[in-house]
Amino acid sequence: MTTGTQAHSVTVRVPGKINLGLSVGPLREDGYHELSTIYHAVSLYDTVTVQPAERWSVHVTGPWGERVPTDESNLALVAAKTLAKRRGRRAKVDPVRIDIDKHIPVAGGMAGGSADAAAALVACRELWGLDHVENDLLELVAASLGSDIPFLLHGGTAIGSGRGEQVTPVLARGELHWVLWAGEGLSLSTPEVYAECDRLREEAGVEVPAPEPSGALMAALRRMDTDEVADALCNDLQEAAVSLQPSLAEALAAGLDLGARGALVSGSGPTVAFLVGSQTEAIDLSVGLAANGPTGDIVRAVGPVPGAQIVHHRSGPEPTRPRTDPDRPGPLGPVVG
Ligand SMILES: C[C@](O)(CO)[C@H](O)COP(=O)(O)OP(=O)(O)OC[C@H]1O[C@@H](n2ccc(N)nc2=O)[C@H](O)[C@@H]1O
Ligand SMILES: Nc1ncnc2c1ncn2[C@@H]1O[C@H](COP(=O)(O)OP(=O)(O)OP(=O)(O)O)[C@@H](O)[C@H]1O
Repeated sequence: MTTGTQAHSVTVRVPGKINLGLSVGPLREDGYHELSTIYHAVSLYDTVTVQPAERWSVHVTGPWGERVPTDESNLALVAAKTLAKRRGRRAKVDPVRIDIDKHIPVAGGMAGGSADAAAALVACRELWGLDHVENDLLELVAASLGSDIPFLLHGGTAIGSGRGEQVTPVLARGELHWVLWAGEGLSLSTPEVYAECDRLREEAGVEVPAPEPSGALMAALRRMDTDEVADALCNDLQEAAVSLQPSLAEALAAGLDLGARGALVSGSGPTVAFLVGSQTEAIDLSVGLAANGPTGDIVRAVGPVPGAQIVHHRSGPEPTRPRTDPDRPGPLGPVVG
């Protein structure tokens, strides 16, 4: 902050993501897979609040709160401490208490932990007045902590390359409507799903080509034609996720039978994303799934939405960055609102 006054608390809202396309290349020597993905941030949000405290801590509430670790492994806490170390010598920072209101499914393939890490970075930069920490450095710190985290700073719809940490926004107009289904008691570990993908490929003896973004999906997004997007949805990890969690096949089929235009496993799963044509179709599908689908949490969402954004300062100074409409995808970096 430029005023020298420190905010007493900063609250950031951060969305979950789905991957509209996920092309997984060969395993690299560093243990990651080269990939090309089209990230899409959707309106299912966690809220992360930071405030100065005597010691570092994290507290989690909300529908998925009980599944989130509150020890040193919490990704929001790891992110805050990493930023504190990278702040530069002159800036003094205090420990923070982090409160997370958790609505993004845990271990669901929607990058919930990554979202909280991105939110903690944006919130702590503001709380500590680290104006000198530019977006580039914030992105570097984000990428060092997880492949999906840089995207959660951007939001919107964007191509991810490298191991997913290199993010380029995609110009897409209009909105897509989604119904998200998180099966009761289901979770998948991301490394295990990648390993299963490798195993299935080896078993099939297929040569793994370099990953590429889907031309059909990019064209469909430019036109924002729901049926075209539905036909172009693709996820190289889906077969592996279904292999580890066979009940996902039933969920995918149930949504399509009940009128979804398209369906895919989100990232490494097991959350399933159903694409529909309107809010009315989303309501119809949610009701149909609740009545006749497999048991799980059902949430309606739209995308694209912006990444981690400051939504509240308590007893803080005037915002230092321009206000923008929080419901529209914004430029890289936090927007004070
Ligand atoms: C499945 C996706 O959500 C799709 O966006 C991401 O690729 C996963 O991203 P993430 O959860 O941020 O993953 P990271 O925390 O960076 O990596 C966790 C583990 O996933 C595997 N991993 C991740 C990213 C990648 N490009 N190749 C991989 O093989 C590796 O085993 C890695 O050790
Ligand atoms: N703040 C957090 N929120 C959720 N999980 C966290 C958090 N911090 C650490 N974790 C741990 O990370 C693991 C993965 O959780 P997460 O919700 O990020 O999975 P995911 O959505 O499948 O990830 P991705 O889509 O990025 O592969 C959880 O099992 C949990 O133990």
